[in-house]
Amino acid sequence: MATVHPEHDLNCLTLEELEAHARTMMDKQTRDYYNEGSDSNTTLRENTTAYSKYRIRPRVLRDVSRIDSSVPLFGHINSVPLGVAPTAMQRLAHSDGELGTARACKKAKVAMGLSSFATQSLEEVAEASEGNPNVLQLYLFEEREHSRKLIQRAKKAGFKAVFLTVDTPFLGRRNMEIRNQFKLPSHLKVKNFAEEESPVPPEAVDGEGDSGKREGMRPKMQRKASRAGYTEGNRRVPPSGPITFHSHAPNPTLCWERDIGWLKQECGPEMEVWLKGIATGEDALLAVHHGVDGIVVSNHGGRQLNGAMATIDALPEVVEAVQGKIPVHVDGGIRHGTDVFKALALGADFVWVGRPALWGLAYKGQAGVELMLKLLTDEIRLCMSLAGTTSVKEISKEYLVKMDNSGFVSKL
Ligand SMILES: Cc1cc2nc3c(=O)[nH]c(=O)nc-3n(C[C@H](O)[C@H](O)[C@H](O)COP(=O)(O)O)c2cc1C
Ligand SMILES: CCCCC(=O)C(=O)O
Repeated sequence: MATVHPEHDLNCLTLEELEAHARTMMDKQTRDYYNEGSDSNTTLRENTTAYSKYRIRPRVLRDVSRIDSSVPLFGHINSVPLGVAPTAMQRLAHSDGELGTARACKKAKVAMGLSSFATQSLEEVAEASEGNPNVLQLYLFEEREHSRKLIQRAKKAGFKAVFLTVDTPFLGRRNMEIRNQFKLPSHLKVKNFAEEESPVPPEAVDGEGDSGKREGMRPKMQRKASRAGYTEGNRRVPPSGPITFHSHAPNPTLCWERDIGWLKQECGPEMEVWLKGIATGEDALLAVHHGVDGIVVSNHGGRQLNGAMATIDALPEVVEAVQGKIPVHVDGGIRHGTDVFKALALGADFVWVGRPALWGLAYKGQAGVELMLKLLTDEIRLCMSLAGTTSVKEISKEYLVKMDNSGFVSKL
């Protein structure tokens, strides 16, 4: 007799299957925007494949009948050491959008990062989260006033932290997005800035078209972009007009000395300040020096500097530099519970997944994100028990070996 597993979606038992379903449900523009990396996509691919260099050393006979996979985060208990990373414009995937993600995270007791460029407002998301801890991802704009207002709103809505994205002085080269002439459909809005839109000269109104600070643009695009933060001769022209991710998110002026202190002051004691997009030990040390509350080792899901290290390869030098002074999180390419275990064994305190939540949304809206979180949660807990660990703090590099190209295994 066949065993019945009523709790499973038999059409979707892995994130790989979820990705395949999502592919068939998204229109081409959305699929390409979500799934591509930058340039030739090598960093995008390596973020995932680099995990296979590491293998787990399981320990046995340890009574693993009770597993505690929870970790504290922002004063709450997270059910697993995993959260949903901020990704822009989630209503492109499904009308549930960011509210669907927020409700799924609340149900699963995992933290959610909300992109500044969300299609539902931070207040709406906070309400849907019903006290579940949220993080606001921030692109610090050249026009500070927009950012200041957003920070104040996030504070009022009860966000626990801001993640300042630091890997985007310019947008990475995303060729499919350029070829598709990516445009946010007119029924969707970048909701956090819906009130802020200032009048624009008519020729600058091209929605989310390719009007931004992107290197290697065609001359006509560059002329338009001069209004959007490009340089005219030696003079910088801060972006004006509607706030779109192409025009306002990239900010090449950001720097340690001026901006981190400003941000800490604006966030005050109510919200922690984290940096998202740290990829070296040197910058991790600077982050500690500048007094931030935590860092996320990230290469933006391979969408910024192609050729950068996979995040799991960058993690060890960051962990070593930080020496436990502040928490270190990591994102990029995490698709299995065993990936989460490996990242933790290499010293990460917590991981975030980006695209899998978008695939969940595309598959079944909020229910799809719930499914994605259930698959990963089950995998994390199973991996912990099969490796012989009953709590997250036990996971250490004792449980890992690294294999080189010839298959030689070395302990860490
Ligand atoms: C479609 C898409 C949109 C994203 N939007 C943002 C964003 O608005 N802000 C940000 O800091 N990171 C953004 N990211 C990066 C994610 O926060 C995260 O770093 C990345 O997705 C992790 O890699 P993964 O997708 O392989 O899990 C985006 C990523 C994707 C795929
Ligand atoms: C600066 C771009 C905003 C959205 C984003 O971060 C992404 O598409 O990767």
